[in-house]
Amino acid sequence: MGEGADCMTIPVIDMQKFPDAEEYKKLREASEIWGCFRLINHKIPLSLMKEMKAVVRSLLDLPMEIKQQNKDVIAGSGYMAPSKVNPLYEALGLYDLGSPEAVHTFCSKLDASSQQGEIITKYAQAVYDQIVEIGHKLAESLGLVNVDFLKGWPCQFRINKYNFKPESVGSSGVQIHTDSGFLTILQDDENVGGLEVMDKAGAFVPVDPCPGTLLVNLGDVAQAWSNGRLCNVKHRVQCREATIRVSIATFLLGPKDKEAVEAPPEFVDSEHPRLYVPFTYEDYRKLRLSSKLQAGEALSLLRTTPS
Ligand SMILES: O=C(O)CCC(=O)C(=O)O
Ligand SMILES: [Fe+2]
Repeated sequence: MGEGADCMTIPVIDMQKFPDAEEYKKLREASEIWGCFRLINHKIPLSLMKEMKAVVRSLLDLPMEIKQQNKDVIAGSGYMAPSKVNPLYEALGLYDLGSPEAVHTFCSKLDASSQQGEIITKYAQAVYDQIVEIGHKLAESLGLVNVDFLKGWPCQFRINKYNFKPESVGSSGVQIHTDSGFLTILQDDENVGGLEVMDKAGAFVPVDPCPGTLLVNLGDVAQAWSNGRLCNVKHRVQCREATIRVSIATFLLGPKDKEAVEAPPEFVDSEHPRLYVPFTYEDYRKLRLSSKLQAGEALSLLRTTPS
């Protein structure tokens, strides 16, 4: 996929161009200005993306009573049925994809075949390696040298299905939000558009399908960890056409257990005082849920000084 492809309105990062200084600069600028970018020449084989998409589609097509066996492991990580707020949307979730037991439980609750389980496991490994690599490159792009900070951070899958009907064209598939964690890799539907990201000026920009590529989003943890340098991109999904849309989101959440999200000393000086009190990812997730602030506003509740 070449850089000039017209499906790319947002920045494009080419994994094969590292360690070029120019690519690091592009990565930093995309992450500061947009908080998202298209990833090309990434490490997930196209055949695996295709196989995973088929598995995901068949799991989301299961009867409701089976999907409901996909229970929460942490708040909001399990099956989400269509709701009042997002009536066209449903999702299954897997926490934590680095745990073979968690993958096994997810598969057995959904009566997945062993072949489907193998595809999920392979995809989980590939997408995990890719997300950690991007996380390291991102830290390097900001001038950090010791970039070992992602070790053991939990990762979550959310597989999304949008039941778009003729009468839903023009309405919302998923309301505006930021992702709560550090980084997200999204395998968006290769045919059906609808995803929109907000630019710096506050305008929604469509992210059109671009087969074979991945989308990377930065979330609230990236904003806090970078002491405000990185942008937690606001995004939503709109229904554009009457057809099923499927996407696969992988979230690298944040430090595990009681470890705090905290800007490293390199990002803090007299001109850039610490913006947020240290917090655990788990507490932040609960705060987002209880405050119902889904578009990054919950971070302002953790400011060191009121903004
Ligand atoms: O379906 C999409 O393209 C976006 C999904 C999303 O934003 C999410 O799962 O957080
Ligand atoms: Fe999202």
